[in-house]
Parts: sequence; C-alpha cells; structure tokens
Amino acid sequence: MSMVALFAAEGAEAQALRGQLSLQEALDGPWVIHQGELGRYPVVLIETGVGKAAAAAAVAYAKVRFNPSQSFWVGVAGALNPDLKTLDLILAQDAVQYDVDITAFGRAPGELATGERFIPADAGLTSRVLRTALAMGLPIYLGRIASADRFLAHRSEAEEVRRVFAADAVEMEGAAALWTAKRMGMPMALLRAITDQAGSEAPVAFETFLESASKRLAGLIGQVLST
Ligand SMILES: C[C@H]1O[C@@H](n2cnc3c(N)ncnc32)[C@H](O)[C@@H]1O
Repeated sequence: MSMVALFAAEGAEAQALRGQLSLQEALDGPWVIHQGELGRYPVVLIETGVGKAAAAAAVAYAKVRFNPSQSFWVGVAGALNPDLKTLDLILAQDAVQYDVDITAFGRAPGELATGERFIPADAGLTSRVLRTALAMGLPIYLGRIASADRFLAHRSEAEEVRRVFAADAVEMEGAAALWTAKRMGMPMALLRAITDQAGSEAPVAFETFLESASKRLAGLIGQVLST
C-alpha cells in the first residue's frame, strides 16, 4: 500500500497523531520523524516546527525522501469566520499566504510572483476528509485558510485579513505547505481545528485548547485512513 505523509507543526499536534500509529519507529533526519502504520497504510509523521519556511522545507524533504502518494497537514488555527467555534474543524478548499505583499508592482495582496494566490488543496483527499468527518458527526466547515509568519492576536487585524482575503481561519503553515506540495506533485489536504478567535484571548485560548483540538484532529485522521 502506498505511503501516507502526515505533517504537524507542533509537538502536541504530532503527539496526538503518534497515538494513532502502530509499529512506530523514530527515524533519523533534520526533523522529528516517526514511521508506522495507521489503518490500511504505512505512514510517516513529520513534526515540522512552526512557520512557513519550516513547513515548506519539511514538505519538500518528505516528498523527496518518502515519495508519499497522499499527505495531510494537521493542526490548530484561529477563527476569522465568526461562525467558527472552539474545536470546530476547518478543512481548506484553498489557502493564501496573507503576508506576501508585492502590491507595489500592482499585484493583489497575497499574490505570489508566480501569479498564484489562493492555493487549492487536493480535491479528492479533501472530500474524503469531509465525508469521514460528517459520518463521525464532527462539526466541520470547508473554507479558506490564511497563513503568515505571525501569531494573530488582534481582533482588528483578524477582521482585516477576513475582509481582504475572505478567509475563515488563520495559522502559520498551511498555504506554504500546500504550495510546496502542489509544486512537487504531492496531493495534500489541509485540516485544522479552532483553538482561538485570533483576538487578545488567543494566546491563552491556544494553550488551553491545543491538546483537545489535537486529539480531535488525530481521531479524524485515524478514521480517514481506516475506512
Ligand atoms: C501557533 C501555532 O498554532 C497555529 N495557530 C493557532 N492559532 C493561531 C493564531 N491565532 N494565529 C496564527 N497561528 C495560529 C499556527 O499554525 C502555529 O503553528
């Protein structure tokens, strides 16, 4: 059976996913990597570290080293859409690097030099995650994720990101991960659980809900790979 890659930025997110792996073994490499089995698949789990550069580098490394035929980026996020509540799941239809700014040359905010702006997730994997979550009765939304090298903890800025990009949630890796995966021909879905509302409460809420959000994400991914 073909290899599946799972990516998570933080220790808590990766730890919850590790709880799903059987026959696991730590591998050497420039990231914390565990190999094991999950459901019907051989799996590699890469703890990438936080931020867009770490995300992009880890995705490229994993593609070259393991050549996975499918991949899932899993983690937590702040809500921009007021309909999203704590621990709700947000599945990316697409994602944008909202801190990319070459508007001085007449480009749209978030538009890359390549002309790409809203980077699509893999449609097949995305609908598989959506179907499984709905069958499990989990609260899940399909939408747009905005990523930047910044922990967003100001409500006015959060509203601005929502206004400019029509994004539903904010985090620090997804758009860079999807862009790299797409460029390298590796199908990827991007799944997040809400820990905070990207306002002044965000640092405390993030700490409070990181573990429960990570467990919900890991449970869903376990089910996706088992059905
Ligand atoms: C802080 C870690 O959690 C995610 N994350 C969770 N909440 C937010 C927020 N409000 N702003 C930015 N990133 C967030 C990021 O992706 C990063 O990995």
